[in-house]
Amino acid sequence: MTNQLTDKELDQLLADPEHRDNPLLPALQMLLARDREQRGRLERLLRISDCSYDMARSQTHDLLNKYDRQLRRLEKITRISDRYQRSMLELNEQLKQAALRDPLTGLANRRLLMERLSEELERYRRGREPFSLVMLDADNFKRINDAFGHDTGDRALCMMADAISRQLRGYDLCARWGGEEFMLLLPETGLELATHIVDRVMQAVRALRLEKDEQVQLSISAGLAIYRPDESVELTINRADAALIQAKQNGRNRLQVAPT
Ligand SMILES: Nc1nc2c(ncn2[C@@H]2O[C@H](COP(=O)(O)OP(=O)(O)OP(=O)(O)O)[C@@H](O)[C@H]2O)c(=O)[nH]1
Repeated sequence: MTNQLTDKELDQLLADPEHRDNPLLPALQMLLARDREQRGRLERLLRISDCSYDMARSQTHDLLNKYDRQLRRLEKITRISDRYQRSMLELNEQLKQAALRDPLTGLANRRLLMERLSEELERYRRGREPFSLVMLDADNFKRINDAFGHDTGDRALCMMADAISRQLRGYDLCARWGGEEFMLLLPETGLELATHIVDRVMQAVRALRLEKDEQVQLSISAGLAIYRPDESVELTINRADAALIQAKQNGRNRLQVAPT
């Protein structure tokens, strides 16, 4: 049993005629009234504090929602900007590739070859390892175009580019020098090895078949020059070119080595 009295019980107790003459009655009534007033005040305070707590809570909730929305917006912007940056990088890379590649065959173009040549020259100056340049030119290519059309001629050039590249080592470079001319840069390669590689290349071109049922024999002529100490690369290129002209004059489908 609880020994706490309810308000109603207290009132009944104080109103009981039995206690009417009790000298403490007025003081108790006064205490009770004061207690009730205090409790009323306390309850009002609690209601106010509950109310401001609710307000603060809903404000915090609103702020969190706003913060979430901003965060999501920011994430979206970051994603878009990342995508944009990635596509710019890809575009840049494609442009760089396009600037250094021949669009028909995908081989290096002259510009890339000249860049690699000057790197090779630097390497030569440090290590004195010989390198070789080979000028290649498709034989009687005009006949292919005349007989089968320019598109077939283009296809033949791509097939040759592919066949030549397959015979090279990873660090060699095959570039399209011009129309039906290619240039090979063979780093750290002297005469014997270069001759061997060019033979392989020529054989691979001879093995190509333009159309399944046609007996079109593709071939190339080659001029090989080994870099001479301290000559300009332009001179090495000219020597390879002169050797190529010699190979053509000697009947085509052959390799001519430039005097060292
Ligand atoms: N299809 C095609 N033909 C090309 C391309 N570039 C050059 N040619 C052709 O290659 C032929 C080169 O002819 P020429 O310089 O007379 O040489 P060739 O007929 O190969 O004879 P030789 O070099 O003396 O063996 C020309 O008909 C050009 O039109 C090309 O990108 N595509």
